[in-house]
Amino acid sequence: MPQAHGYAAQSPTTPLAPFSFERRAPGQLDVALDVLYCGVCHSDLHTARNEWHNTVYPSVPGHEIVGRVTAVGELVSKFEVGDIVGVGCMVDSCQRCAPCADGLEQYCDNGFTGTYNGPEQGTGANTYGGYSNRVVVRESFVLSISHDAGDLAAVAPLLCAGITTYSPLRQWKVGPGHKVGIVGLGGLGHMGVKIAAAMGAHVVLFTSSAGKREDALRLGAKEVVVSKNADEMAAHAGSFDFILNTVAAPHDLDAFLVLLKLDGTMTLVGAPASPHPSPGVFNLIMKRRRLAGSLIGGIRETQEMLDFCAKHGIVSDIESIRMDQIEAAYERMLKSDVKYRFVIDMASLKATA
Ligand SMILES: NC(=O)c1ccc[n+]([C@@H]2O[C@H](COP(=O)([O-])OP(=O)(O)OC[C@H]3O[C@@H](n4cnc5c(N)ncnc54)[C@H](O)[C@@H]3O)[C@@H](O)[C@H]2O)c1
Ligand SMILES: [Zn+2]
Repeated sequence: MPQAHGYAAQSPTTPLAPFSFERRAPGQLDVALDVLYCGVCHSDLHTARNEWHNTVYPSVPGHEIVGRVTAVGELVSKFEVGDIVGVGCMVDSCQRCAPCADGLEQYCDNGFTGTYNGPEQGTGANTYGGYSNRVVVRESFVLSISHDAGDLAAVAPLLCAGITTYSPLRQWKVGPGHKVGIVGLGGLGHMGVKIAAAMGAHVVLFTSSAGKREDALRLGAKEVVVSKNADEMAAHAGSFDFILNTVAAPHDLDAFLVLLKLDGTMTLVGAPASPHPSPGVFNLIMKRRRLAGSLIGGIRETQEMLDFCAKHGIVSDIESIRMDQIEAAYERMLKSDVKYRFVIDMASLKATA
């Protein structure tokens, strides 16, 4: 079995450290790639530290992967050696259930296989993600990255932060004439601002830190609201068609629900370790408001998002790090000190592992 090298957490409290493991040899339908860049998602941190109480150790996070194909199985038709490709949060699903048939593999009735933390369909085995030098992935879960996609390190975060914001914006048909709120200006939030603006919406960014105002306007927001400022919030009461909430911590949802107009929806994509306080029922029933959730996006829609971003010149605003800087990056992420996505340059792994 071919050896791979990466960084793993061995327990919720041990820092990520060099780890060698085996990857399967590519099967007939598999694509093997060298990881060039891997974005750092807050979900990586939740998982490495077992904040969702489901982590299998050792844990090799990483699901925003851009890589170069090094081998393909004999039945692979879409990719060839040398291609630049992407891998997001999923590496397999049952391909038989109704959601899979609809291209909604993220909602697979039998549970998709995560790029990390498995469980692998059939075997139940753990999977190891993109904080490593190479991955082997079923062809149907590999995305094409076009030549005009832009800086490849900055493309990597599209594979999770991009699709997780694009999918709900599409599902709720955001476009010209819509007033759209994005809550939180982190990795997901900054992609949400860029994508919603490119879709033609009037974008309002909600942030708890006033210092992000200029950045939000530069990224495409038309207005910025400091969510701690009651007067600023009240000025927007009952006015939003749609709000996308990316916040990674429990908070008062009512403060945002009351900003929705009749039939407006707030969709949660942030996945905090503990629940939000339950929202007030009257804030929902008085204007037939909806509170919803959304999980990443299917493979077909992920390809659509990559093509949309290439067409609109959208990539992530990134800060490049070495693999051995990951713990410092996590600590800065917890302090909301990220502009706006850390991306690991995997060339740095050779030097440390
Ligand atoms: N639904 C999905 O499919 C999906 C996909 C990817 C990530 N996520 C989740 O989305 C969340 C955001 O991920 P990210 O990578 O953008 O994280 P991030 O750390 O880059 O951004 C998190 C945002 O939350 C804000 N925030 C954190 N604590 C806060 C608090 N107490 N009050 C107000 N704001 C606060 C930060 O300022 C920042 O804007 C995480 O919980 C992550 O696990 C969900
Ligand atoms: Zn993610």
